Amino acid sequence: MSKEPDRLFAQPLPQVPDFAFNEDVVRVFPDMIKRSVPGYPTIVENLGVLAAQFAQPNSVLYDLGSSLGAVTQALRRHVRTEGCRVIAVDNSAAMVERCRQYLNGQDSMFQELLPVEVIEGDILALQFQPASVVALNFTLQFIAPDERLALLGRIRQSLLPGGALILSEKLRFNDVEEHALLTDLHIAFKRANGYSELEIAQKRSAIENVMKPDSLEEHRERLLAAGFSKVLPWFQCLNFASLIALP
Ligand SMILES: Nc1ncnc2c1ncn2[C@@H]1O[C@H](C[S@+](CC[C@H]([NH3+])C(=O)[O-])CC(=O)[O-])[C@@H](O)[C@H]1O
Ligand SMILES: O=C(O)C(=O)Cc1ccccc1
Repeated sequence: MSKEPDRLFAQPLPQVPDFAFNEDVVRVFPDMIKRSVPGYPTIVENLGVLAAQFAQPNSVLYDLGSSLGAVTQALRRHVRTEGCRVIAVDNSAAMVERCRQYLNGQDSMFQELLPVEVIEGDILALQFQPASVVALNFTLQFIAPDERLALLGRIRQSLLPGGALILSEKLRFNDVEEHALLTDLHIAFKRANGYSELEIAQKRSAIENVMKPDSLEEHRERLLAAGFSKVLPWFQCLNFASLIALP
């Protein structure tokens, strides 16, 4: 994957446009997500380990909002269950193009990787096949809030017994002081990763209209309302968490 450093917000912008997963973002995305999301490498690697425990023979593993395919590749490396295949879906043409290049490269370097199909499309319009693992790794937060319950309901309906949804998200906190403290700690994380105050401020303004995090309580209640039977947080680093939801 590209090693280009993220300097997208380093210069003062007269007006900060809404954040979009366009070609500029795609070019710096691996660097951006690693320096912006505390725990991201740990979550991605362990998603493969978790998926291997839930994968059922002859089923689909979905990576929804797959970006450059980091989660897809973790699934393909860790899951050894008979007849499994991965379907990666993203609605950014620029992401999908780079994702296909990356996964083809991995195919030529490693044997025994699960087969994969990369679809350019909206996960809200997807016809789900019977699935044992569904990964929503930092994707639900970009879906319009009033669409989230229905999407989770469709995912729940597609999940086979023994399968799981793995949902990673940035968290909001209902307690005002808790929210302020964790936001400050996240800013300290970004600063420690080399982002300037200007970069942090401009990125914040770019994402505020397009990315709407929920609280852990909201996630839990909505997952139960969508028909999931159990919700288990398995990872949290500052204001970023990952949950396992069981059918
Ligand atoms: N409706 C939609 N349909 C399909 N894709 C969508 C939609 N809305 C947004 N996306 C896509 O969801 C991805 C979210 S990034 C996921 C990181 C990845 N999972 C990773 O583990 O590296 C999260 C982040 O950048 O914080 C982008 O590629 C969007 O194009
Ligand atoms: O950068 C942030 O503040 C985030 O919340 C995470 C993020 C990471 C990559 C793209 C958009 C948001």
